[in-house]
Amino acid sequence: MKGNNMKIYIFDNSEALFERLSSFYIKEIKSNPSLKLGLATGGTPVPLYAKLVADHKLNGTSYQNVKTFNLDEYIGINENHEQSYRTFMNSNLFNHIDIKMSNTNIPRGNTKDNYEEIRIYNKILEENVIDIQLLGIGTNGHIGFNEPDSQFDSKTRIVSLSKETRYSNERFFKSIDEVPTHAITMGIGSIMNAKKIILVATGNNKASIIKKMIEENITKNVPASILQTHDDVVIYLDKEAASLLSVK
Ligand SMILES: N[C@@H]1[C@@H](O)[C@H](O)[C@@H](COP(=O)(O)O)O[C@@H]1O
Repeated sequence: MKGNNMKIYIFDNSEALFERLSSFYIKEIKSNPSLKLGLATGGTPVPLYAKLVADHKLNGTSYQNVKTFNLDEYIGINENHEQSYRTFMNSNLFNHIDIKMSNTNIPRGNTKDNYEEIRIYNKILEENVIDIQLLGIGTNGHIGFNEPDSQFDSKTRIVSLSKETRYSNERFFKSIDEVPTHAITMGIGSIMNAKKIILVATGNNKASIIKKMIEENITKNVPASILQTHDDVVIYLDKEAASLLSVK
């Protein structure tokens, strides 16, 4: 089996998965109050953020000195658009905890000069080593918005979104025509710089790409397959997402 470096946790259901994952995050934040967190959007991490918010309200776990770095943002929509990743992060997490907004970093997709924004985000990532990078995975194996064929040493850049990605994200918009065609994304090289990487996948529709990522060859066709070479990767799966793996 490939993926020898990967630790793989399989849970009976997503509730158990997010209970364990949120406990892990809460423990890490308490033991290092200046933690640098790489964060992700998409449907998958929503229950994690909800549990972190609930814990903050109940137990006061503090994010005063935590810094966050998001993977990506759509190009061409305003920060306050209801489907921007800035809006997503504010409404799912940042608005409900005591983090300083100035400590939250998300590339901006609506500046006048995208190349300047790329330069700024790459500089931020050069100056900050991410302690724990959270990832979801696209059904085509993308991480962040690094679509198939992305270079494994890529940095922040503007990418075109594949048809598959745009159709998969159509559920968040009124129609396919409203789904942006481009995004700004942290590159795979920067993702791989994180000290620890946690990838989460839930549901049957992720089963086939999870098998490819873990058990098949490393290939640019499956960007997430490069995670096989990182020395601290933990994969959290529910039973459905793990259902095609040969080792249970
Ligand atoms: N750019 C994001 C990714 O960071 C995310 O991991 C992926 C899966 O999304 P979901 O969790 O909704 O399946 O697609 C989005 O397009």
